[in-house]
Amino acid sequence: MSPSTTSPVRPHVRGTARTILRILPWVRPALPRIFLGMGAALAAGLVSLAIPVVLQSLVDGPLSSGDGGQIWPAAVIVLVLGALEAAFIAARRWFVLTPGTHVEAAMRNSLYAKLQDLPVAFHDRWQSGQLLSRAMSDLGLIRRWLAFGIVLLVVNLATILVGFVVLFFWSWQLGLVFLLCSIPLWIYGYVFEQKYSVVARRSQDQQGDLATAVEESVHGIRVLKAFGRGKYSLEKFTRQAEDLRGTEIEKAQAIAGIWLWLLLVPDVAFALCLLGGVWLASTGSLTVGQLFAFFATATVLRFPIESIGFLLSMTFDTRTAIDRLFEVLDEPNPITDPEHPQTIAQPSGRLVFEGAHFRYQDSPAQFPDLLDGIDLELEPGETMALVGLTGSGKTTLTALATRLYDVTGGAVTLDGVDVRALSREELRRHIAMAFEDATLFSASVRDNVLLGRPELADGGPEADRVLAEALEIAQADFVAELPNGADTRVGEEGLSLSGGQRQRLALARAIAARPAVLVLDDPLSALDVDTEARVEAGLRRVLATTTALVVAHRPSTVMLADRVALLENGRVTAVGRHSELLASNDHYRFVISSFDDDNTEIEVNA
Ligand SMILES: Nc1ncnc2c1ncn2[C@@H]1O[C@H](COP(=O)(O)OP(=O)(O)OP(=O)(O)O)[C@@H](O)[C@H]1O
Repeated sequence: MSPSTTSPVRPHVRGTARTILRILPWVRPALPRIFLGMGAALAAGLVSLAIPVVLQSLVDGPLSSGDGGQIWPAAVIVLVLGALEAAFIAARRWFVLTPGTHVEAAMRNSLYAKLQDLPVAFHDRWQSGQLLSRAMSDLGLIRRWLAFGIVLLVVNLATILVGFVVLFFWSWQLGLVFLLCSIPLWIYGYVFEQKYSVVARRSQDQQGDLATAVEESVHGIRVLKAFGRGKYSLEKFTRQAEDLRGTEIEKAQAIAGIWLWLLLVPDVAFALCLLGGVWLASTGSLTVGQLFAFFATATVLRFPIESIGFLLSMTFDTRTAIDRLFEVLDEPNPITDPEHPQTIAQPSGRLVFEGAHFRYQDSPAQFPDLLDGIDLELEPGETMALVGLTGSGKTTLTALATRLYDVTGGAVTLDGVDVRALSREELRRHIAMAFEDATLFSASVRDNVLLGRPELADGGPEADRVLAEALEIAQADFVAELPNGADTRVGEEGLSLSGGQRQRLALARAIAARPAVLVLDDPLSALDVDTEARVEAGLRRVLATTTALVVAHRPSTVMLADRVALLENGRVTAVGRHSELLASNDHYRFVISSFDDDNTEIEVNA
């Protein structure tokens, strides 16, 4: 499912309680404190219900008999009860303060781990803002609900229940009036649940869309500015924000609706009970003290009754947040480790595509497979350039080697072992990739380059040696000029570096991983001709001992290779030396002629 507002809202297959129970594994460690918090809140509620009992005895006793001596003990009891109630409320707050944060942190870690584990195909489909809003605002909702929503909901419902029993105890006739008056409330509560859940879901999805819009515009700020599209982007954002505002208003109206009933019902009930109570007191079936206690109890119940609307809406928001979270957590991962992974102790780097097929999930049924039976063998230490027209599937083919995507037919093997038979961790140790779009993390140059060598994370002479060697081969000499050399933090995604600098660091990262197979997806595209020539000279040294599959968009990259494979209509239609293919293959000549301007020179040199 593409989780944007354009997608249909998922029907709520589970009830609210069953949905909420799904977070039990994370909540379990926090349950003792939550229950203690509930206990304290319940005790506070019961104490507040006990105060009218003392008041009744005060009114019917010393106040009507005029025995002033008994007033003080009763006043002290009320004072003690009041203090006790305050202490229980403080205890509730203290108990429930931390469990929500623990649960939120644990769930966020699980979500992050799941996002890391899910394949690239999942991330292709999901907007980043939708994932961001799940990781931040949805989890925040769950924390707040655990901190006081659930506690107050349970306790206030219990207080209301006990309160009704007490009301009946003081006067069953007035209690009955109160109960009958509340019936519309229960009906409205049911209608509210149906309506509110839909709007809450829409609102949370729209928040995700909005987060995506912010993320995209921040990410693409240069393009937007360069093309003067800031105004257009703002208008689009404003429209989305307006949609969200509309939904929030709908939500507020739904809450206002139930709030109206929650305020109206006690008022009407109070008025009817006052009339009935005065009449009952005048006929002598009720003492003034009992009438007083009845109203004191009803007043105690006002807050729990009024709070139910807010607590219910919060509960339904939380249910929606949990639904949204589990849409990610339930996502099956087709690219997993085998149950009993094989290992390759000393990989020689023989990479073979055996009748490999691949099609993207959203590819229309009438289209043939993008990769329609790829047969290609890379011998240990060989450098193979992959050449084809734009969109022919070169990047996709390279992604199959490290299982960023799995073949939909055939196999890819490393040293004769199907890559699916290895653990992903081992596979990605043996095969390293550098992409044209070089992503760097917000960390030091050193950490970025040594990303594939966790054993060197603690530093030391070996780490320094590997780092220096990789930077040297990738011609990343600019690192020495950075304010703190290799310890300089590169900005968010390395934006503070130029495209060519980022590419060289990404290349250094792949080299430092010391893999048996290097997969390079046009890793030199952002370099100027001089730097490219120097990087190529360095790469030749590495490539002499490493198997490499290099996607080439430039003749100079092709020149690095021992052999070239031509990708055409989903198949490798020719494999050979650059000069042989130039001489013998029309399509190869056509592809090469579509390369950059400098190809004529290279052709001549070749
Ligand atoms: N994540 C994806 N989901 C669906 N289709 C995709 C996805 N990635 C690529 N494609 C499609 O697959 C085809 C091959 O894309 P790919 O990037 O592998 O080609 P390429 O040969 O590397 O192109 P280029 O030379 O322009 O980099 C394209 O038609 C592209 O639209």
